[in-house]
Amino acid sequence: MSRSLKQDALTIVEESIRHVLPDNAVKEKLKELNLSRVVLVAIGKAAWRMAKAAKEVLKEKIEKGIVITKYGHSEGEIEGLEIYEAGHPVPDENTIRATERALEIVKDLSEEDTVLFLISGGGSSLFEKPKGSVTLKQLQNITDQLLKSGANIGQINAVRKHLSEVKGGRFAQKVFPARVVCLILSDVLFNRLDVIASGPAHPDLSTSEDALNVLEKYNVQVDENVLKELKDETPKILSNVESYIVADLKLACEKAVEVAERLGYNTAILTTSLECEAREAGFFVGSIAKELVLHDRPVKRPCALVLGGETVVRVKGKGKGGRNQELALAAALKIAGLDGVVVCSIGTDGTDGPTDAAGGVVDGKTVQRIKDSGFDPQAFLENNDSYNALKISNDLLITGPTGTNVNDLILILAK
Ligand SMILES: Nc1ncnc2c1ncn2[C@@H]1O[C@H](COP(=O)(O)OP(=O)(O)O)[C@@H](O)[C@H]1O
Ligand SMILES: O=C(O)[C@@H](CO)OP(=O)(O)O
Ligand SMILES: [Mg+2]
Repeated sequence: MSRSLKQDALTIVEESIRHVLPDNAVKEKLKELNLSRVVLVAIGKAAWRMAKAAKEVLKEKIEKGIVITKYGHSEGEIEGLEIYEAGHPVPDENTIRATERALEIVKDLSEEDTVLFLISGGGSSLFEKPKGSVTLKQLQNITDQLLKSGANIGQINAVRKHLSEVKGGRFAQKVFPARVVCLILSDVLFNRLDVIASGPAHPDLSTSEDALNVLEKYNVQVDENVLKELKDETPKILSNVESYIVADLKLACEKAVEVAERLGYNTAILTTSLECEAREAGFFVGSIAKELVLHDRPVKRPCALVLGGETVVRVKGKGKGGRNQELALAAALKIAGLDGVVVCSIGTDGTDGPTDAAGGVVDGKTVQRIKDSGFDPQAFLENNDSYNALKISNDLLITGPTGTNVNDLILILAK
């Protein structure tokens, strides 16, 4: 039986995500580094897998450690390590409790000690101690406003770094004179080390002025005490840190091409830095899909075009969704009525927005399936309700937490 485009899209996605699981890369790097007297701190959505891999290599060289990950992302006990789950994408009480514990664990270290810092996306929300007079409630409110504002992660984290005791390099300052070795799974475009998880162990390239400009540009309302705390500048020089990227979006896109070629597709990577409003990206991706079907270009069919990035959504509606689901729904509107084409958009961490979906896989009949159920697909898009639209058309992509997190992967398959 010939495989369907949708099946091929799922195969490409599955093998690409497996390829960027952090386990092997963490093990390889640790065998090279030969660390001892290690205190392990793992934060982010991939923290559990990265810590498990580190424990398998370092064994008793890890004297103590802590893992702080998103609810539902821990896969059980790891000998000698304390496991915490906390709130994401908005920090909660468990974030604060786990971070306090992490700061206790790394207290009073000497220059003989090494903090092995395993960092993955999600760390900004999962690892947090609000600065000075800033309360958790204030931080939750500011995070929620920023996430819905359409600001990109660099802008969001410029603010979060300046409201935190442990971000923007301040964690590395706290553990000095111990050495900090960071292994990082990048979920930020261009692998900006000061942005990933808000750069807890990296000199901050953003300034207080940048943070204040973000609040103004996106009309984020904050209290007087928060404005005051924002004015304290983050560290710009650190002497006790070395960082290594263990996997990123580029690696995932290159693997997607390799798998697609094995399946018999002509391929091209269109970008690994897609950064714009999700629906606009969807319309653009949809227009490329149309060009493939109507004019057999820019690549001869059967073809698989790969895009990587992180779009944004200015959430104005009352619906449910995520940037990948919104991109897929917008693309579906463009390719309605076409045969032989599929668009897939997935968050590689397995969760897209505050939903249980990882993204969506749409085709030329998606719009018709929504209309046949008596609904207007455009209205779902206007209400930021892509989850419910794709649920009706049976085009949701549900994977559960994947154990990795390297931004979003988009495929256009046509034959
Ligand atoms: N109803 C919605 N429709 C589309 N996107 C949404 C919706 N609600 C929230 N979002 C987007 O989801 C983002 C958070 O989703 P998440 O997948 O957790 O991001 P990340 O993977 O970067 O942590 C927010 O930045 C917000 O823009
Ligand atoms: O924690 C963070 O700051 C971001 C980027 O690393 O991750 P996520 O977008 O997954 O919350
Ligand atoms: Mg993100």
